Amino acid sequence: MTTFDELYDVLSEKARTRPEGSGTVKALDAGVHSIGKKIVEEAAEVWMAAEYESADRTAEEISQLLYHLQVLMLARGIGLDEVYKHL
Ligand SMILES: N=c1c2ncn([C@@H]3O[C@H](COP(=O)(O)OP(=O)(O)OP(=O)(O)O)[C@@H](O)[C@H]3O)c2ncn1[C@@H]1O[C@H](COP(=O)(O)O)[C@@H](O)[C@H]1O
Repeated sequence: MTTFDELYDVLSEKARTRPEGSGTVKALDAGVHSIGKKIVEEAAEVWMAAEYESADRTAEEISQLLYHLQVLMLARGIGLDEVYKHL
């Protein structure tokens, strides 16, 4: 199990060290436009899972959406605290 904060630390490290084969590095290199499209796609998958699939499948789709949101945060240089201050 990984928390939201822990995932952000993992992805920050990936962005910093740029290991070969990292999907995160590839997504960051593709840019904000591409990441944004992925977020919209994943959000739709969350919606469809919530309407037609199990709670477990929905939770899985939500985890993927959270991942892509964090990639966007990294692409824009947005830290966790900058999001949390609005919650
Ligand atoms: N949690 C995630 C995570 N969630 C989703 N994804 C990516 O988002 C995609 C979503 O899956 P889908 O099946 O919905 O997408 P798809 O359209 O079939 O896949 P694509 O063709 O778009 O790749 C996955 O294929 C992954 O590329 C994730 N990629 C990575 N992580 C975590 O991020 C860490 C760093 O990953 P790397 O940068 O790849 O090392 C990993 O250790 C994981 O813990």
